[in-house]
Amino acid sequence: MIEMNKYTNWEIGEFLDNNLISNLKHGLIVSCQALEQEPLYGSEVMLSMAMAAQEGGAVGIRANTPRDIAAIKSKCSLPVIGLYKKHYPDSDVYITPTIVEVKEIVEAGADFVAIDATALARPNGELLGDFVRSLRANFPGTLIVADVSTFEEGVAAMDLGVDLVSTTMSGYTPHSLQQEQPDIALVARLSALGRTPVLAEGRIWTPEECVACLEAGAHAAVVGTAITRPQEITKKFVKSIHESFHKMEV
Ligand SMILES: CC(=O)N[C@H](C=O)[C@@H](O)[C@H](O)[C@H](O)COP(=O)(O)O
Repeated sequence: MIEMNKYTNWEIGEFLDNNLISNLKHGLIVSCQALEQEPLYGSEVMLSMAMAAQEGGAVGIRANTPRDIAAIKSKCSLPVIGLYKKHYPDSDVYITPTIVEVKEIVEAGADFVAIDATALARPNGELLGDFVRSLRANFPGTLIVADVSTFEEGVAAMDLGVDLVSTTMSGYTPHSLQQEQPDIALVARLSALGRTPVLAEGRIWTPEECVACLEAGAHAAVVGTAITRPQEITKKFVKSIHESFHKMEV
């Protein structure tokens, strides 16, 4: 039995002793998120999305806000990676920035908590290491997913003893690689360390890209927009039509 509050560097085999983590192996995690300004905003809709993902064979759900997480946990039996997007005036960190948001999503039933683990300055000048230590001390049963944007941030998060590292923020910090495709090179480099399991996340649009991420060593892949943001999916179709068909008409 692993002590989940142990602040240490586990080898990858030890991480996989944890069922919540090993059950995600080579699976698809569906991110079900809609912000207030989006057409699908609302916890009931997000619960429906999660149920659809479960029916389709997903191994986990990623969800934002205590309300959505609680709604999903009330009916969906998949483990939930919870986060809480909040903006503070003194920081660009917005994915579960402080322990205040952690508490709310843990109380809502999140199995994992996703936190920004980039090098960006945190609210109230808090250091990432202190935040992780406080999370471990206050919520010993909660697994930590570190959302990073670069290789160095991934290694730093591993050194802090987080449970999973996700490439979520690649392309969303000014100092990370900006590209339209998923950052498979980052997935490969972090996975090759053979340390903390890595989630491939961000701009995965096709099943082929998903498989490529797993082949690159990802423990699991997280897909959001391509499955749960129909306005963005629609835009892709419309753009394709415009670029090829309508151009020919001119
Ligand atoms: C950068 C950021 O804020 N990412 C958020 C993290 O929770 C979500 O908005 C993304 O939808 C999620 O990461 C999944 O990625 P994609 O939607 O590209 O498949």
